Amino acid sequence: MDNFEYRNNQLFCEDVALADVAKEFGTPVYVYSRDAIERAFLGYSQALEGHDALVCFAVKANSNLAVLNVLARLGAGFDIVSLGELERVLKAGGKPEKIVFSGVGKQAHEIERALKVGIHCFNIESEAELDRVNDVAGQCGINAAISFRVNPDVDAGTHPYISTGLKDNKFGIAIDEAERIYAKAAAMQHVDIVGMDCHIGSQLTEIAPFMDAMDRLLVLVDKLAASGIVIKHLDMGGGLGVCYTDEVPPSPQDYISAVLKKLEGRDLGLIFEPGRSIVANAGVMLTQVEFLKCNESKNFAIVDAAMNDLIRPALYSAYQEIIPVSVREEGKPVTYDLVGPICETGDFIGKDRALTIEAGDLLAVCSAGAYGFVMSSNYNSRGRAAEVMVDDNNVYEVRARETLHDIMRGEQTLPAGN
Ligand SMILES: Cc1ncc(COP(=O)(O)O)c(C=O)c1O
Ligand SMILES: N[C@@H](CCCC[NH3+])C(=O)O
Repeated sequence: MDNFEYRNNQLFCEDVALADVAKEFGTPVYVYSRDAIERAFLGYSQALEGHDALVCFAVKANSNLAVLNVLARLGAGFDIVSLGELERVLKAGGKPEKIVFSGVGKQAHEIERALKVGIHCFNIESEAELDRVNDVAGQCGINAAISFRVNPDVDAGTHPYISTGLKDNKFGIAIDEAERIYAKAAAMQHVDIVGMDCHIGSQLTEIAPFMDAMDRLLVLVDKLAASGIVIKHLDMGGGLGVCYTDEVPPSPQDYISAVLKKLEGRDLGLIFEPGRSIVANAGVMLTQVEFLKCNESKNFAIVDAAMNDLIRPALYSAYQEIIPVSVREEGKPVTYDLVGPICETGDFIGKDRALTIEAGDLLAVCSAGAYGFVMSSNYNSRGRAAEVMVDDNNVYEVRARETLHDIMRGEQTLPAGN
């Protein structure tokens, strides 16, 4: 975790005591460190200095407007997958010409808006999508800059749900089909080929799968060049992992220097789409223990955050550290399952955690800055948590907690008649 540390048994984010944050904003609450986000981004951008490169933050990892704004101020580009993400980036001050548009199901109205604001390029994921982009571009009278997401069929060595570069994943076009589809695009009137893209999975802890993917893509780049199709940039996607418990992923610097080494002697621009590695360890989620409930076989700590607030443990059996906000020096640790108030057996935040806690205590769920709040929902008609940002000595609410009023808004009244 970056910028979160204990002082006198109290957990701090920079100079702000997290117990004070919980008091002021309530729980559950997501807390982000501006400085940690900035440093993680600069890890990428500084390693790429002097190269024709764009670091496009994957908005799906954290779409809070303040987070996007902090990154936009540093010159970040953005990787989006929906019209909603596009509008959020623009609202946060992101530059349209630094946006790449990924995703397997782009709709015509989304493509139209992206063309009109002038994004950097579309990462196209199928032949049918190529046809759609070409049609919409023709109707708008604006040529679309395109790149194809090529599926290199490499094993990213990560959780099956977050592995995306294998033959049987829904993403991208098969590498064997790529030459034919590039040739088709080259003959189309309303698209301009600019790049080649891949994204092989998320939470990768080794450089080797990235290098395998790159080798396969570079062979394709050369074949295309021989047939007169020039690729200007290679987009390596996101996927660099972070430390949740004891993983030791490569640093962005090491990863980028390996990529640059492979590109030596080539005139090829680069794009990266990191999400998790920019924000995961820049955030925690605070939750309060409501009750301790012990039966013959298990001890449960029932907390006020649930799977609707943080779904990663329930969805992927993901492990995130859970630590006390104020350390109790007396008392023996007890092993608890930390569960939420939702009516599902799968509603847990952590299992078998040894903690010295009492009802009313505050806990911090670590590494929650990525795929945390963004994957939250209103399941069980629960309002979503607040989000705050720590900036030196100051704490700002960057998204208010959803109230009962928010949850009821937009509801239809009962159907007419009996
Ligand atoms: C196309 C694309 N780019 C970038 C990312 C961001 O990945 P990560 O958060 O692992 O860096 C994803 C998500 O896995 C993705 O699907
Ligand atoms: N949401 C996932 C990662 C998926 C990445 C998006 N392609 C997670 O929490 O780990």
